[in-house]
Amino acid sequence: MKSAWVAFVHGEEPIGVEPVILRSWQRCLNHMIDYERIADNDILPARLLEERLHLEESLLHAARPVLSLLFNILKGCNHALLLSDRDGYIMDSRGDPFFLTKSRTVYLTPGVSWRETVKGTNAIGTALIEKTPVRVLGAEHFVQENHFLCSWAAPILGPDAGTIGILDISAHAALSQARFLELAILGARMIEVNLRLANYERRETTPICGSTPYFETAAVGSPPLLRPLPASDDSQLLTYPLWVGSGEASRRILQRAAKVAATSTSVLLLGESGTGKEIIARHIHLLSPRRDGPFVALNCSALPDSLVESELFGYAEGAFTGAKRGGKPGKFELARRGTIFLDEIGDISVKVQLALLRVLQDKEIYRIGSGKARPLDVRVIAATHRNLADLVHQGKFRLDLYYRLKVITIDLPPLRERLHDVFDLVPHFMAKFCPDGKIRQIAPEVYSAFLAYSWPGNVRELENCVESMCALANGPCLTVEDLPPEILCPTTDLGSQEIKAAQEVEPHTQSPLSSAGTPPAGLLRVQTRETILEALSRSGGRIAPAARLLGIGRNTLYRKLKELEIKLH
Ligand SMILES: Nc1ncnc2c1ncn2[C@@H]1O[C@H](COP(=O)(O)OP(=O)(O)OP(=O)(O)O)[C@@H](O)[C@H]1O
Repeated sequence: MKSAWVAFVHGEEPIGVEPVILRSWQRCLNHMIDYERIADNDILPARLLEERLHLEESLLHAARPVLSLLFNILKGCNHALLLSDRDGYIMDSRGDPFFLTKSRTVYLTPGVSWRETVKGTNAIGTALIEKTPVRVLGAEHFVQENHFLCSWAAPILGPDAGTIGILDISAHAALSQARFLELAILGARMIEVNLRLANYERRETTPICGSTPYFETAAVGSPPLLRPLPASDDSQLLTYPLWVGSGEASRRILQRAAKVAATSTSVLLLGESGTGKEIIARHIHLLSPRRDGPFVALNCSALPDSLVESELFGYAEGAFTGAKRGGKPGKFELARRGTIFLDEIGDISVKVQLALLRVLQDKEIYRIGSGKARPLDVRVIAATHRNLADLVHQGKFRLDLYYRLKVITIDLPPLRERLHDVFDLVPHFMAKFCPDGKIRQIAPEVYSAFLAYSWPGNVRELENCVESMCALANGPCLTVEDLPPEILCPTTDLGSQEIKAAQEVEPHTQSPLSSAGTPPAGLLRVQTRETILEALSRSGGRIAPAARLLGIGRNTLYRKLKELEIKLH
């Protein structure tokens, strides 16, 4: 990178530079920033800094517990944690004394602005301009005196989606840690959650009631963010919750759902129980041209086979003993001009599969016992938690129906693979289950436990968990004491594999303990040892629960115990 930087400042073509960095270097050239050192830092006089701190009190209030949490996690990593306001002025800084001293030489200190026009390419200033998380490593800094730094920064978004601050982790360039960016993003999200909770508290926002959705995910294509639902007279919008979640996986799901909605094709939703398949089905319906028609759902596994057929297709008068006079329309007819959602489609019998295939192929419905064809005017969305391809392989599901249903599939990953969404879902459910706003805060350790848990029941389990915590909480803050025992201290090994898998998919969910590729030294070693001992004491010396609390796999924990010479009694 150094050679690319040298080439660029000497007017030559740099090679191998990230586009985001190159754009920033170009801006620095345009602003005629001296690439060797900053002669004129923008330093606020004490009085003005005080005024700004006062102005940003709510941001600081929301950020402090998060900074403390991150500080504890990063202790010993020779780092600084910085919070800047929307103008790039550093408002708070904390970190390891050695690194803080070093960073003072380039004014990485409170009251100094790190906006790009003053300091050149740097994580805070560049994240402010690019409005996205940014990593700036060593010689990627435009100004040479900053080349000893590695920085990772994430914008903190306010309720109107504007950037209201930046959370930055800086460290010595020798220590390049890929997952610090993930940590900065998570920290920023936690601050946003705290700000939202503080908003509830102040009652500045619309009251929350029952199942009324308070948040919705932003329109497809806009950044990872939540905003209050606009007032709507659409009664369907008000009767069930919309998709909440702004992580990368959620963004992809919503994007795909939006594309699919514009077509009339069948859709197959795949995902474990509780991942939100029905919510997405409703979402597609509401975005589709059929939104004014009905949304009719049928859980195919909840009914005996004989009833599924009559539920789906209806029956004619006299079709069987006990049939109603005048017959009865089936779900397909009831869903006319709308959408039919067939949940647990993998559970229907081969006989019903054949009938369904005919309906989809011929686009006509025959009520049981009737020869009269009725035109099909329905969009079909099917869902299953089963592996349909396997069922086809075993001869339990028709291949032709499988192909007809899976024209477009949407995969809903389990919650443990999209833990970002926990930061959106928890406040959403708190608002739902504590509409009077009496419970307003969540201890950071609760989030740590949530992130370390495998959520076999997915969002449904998280929803139930928050509901029970809200019901049993003793004060205005949800704490680890309110956690159900299976989350605080899981007693079985169930899920440890899943956590491992989740960590592989989303490295940010790994505890820093698992990130150290080499045996930690000095302070980090002491800190790591203490953290592990604490986890073991909380788990009563049991390995699997301790590993889960730490967010690492059991094998990693065994390795750490050996490395750190911790003996189990
Ligand atoms: N992204 C989400 N945002 C808000 N609530 C959600 C989300 N995903 C799931 N839920 C909630 O979790 C519960 C389960 O969701 P849903 O019924 O859609 O899941 P499912 O995958 O269809 O489950 P199953 O396969 O067991 O029927 C519901 O109460 C729903 O409101």
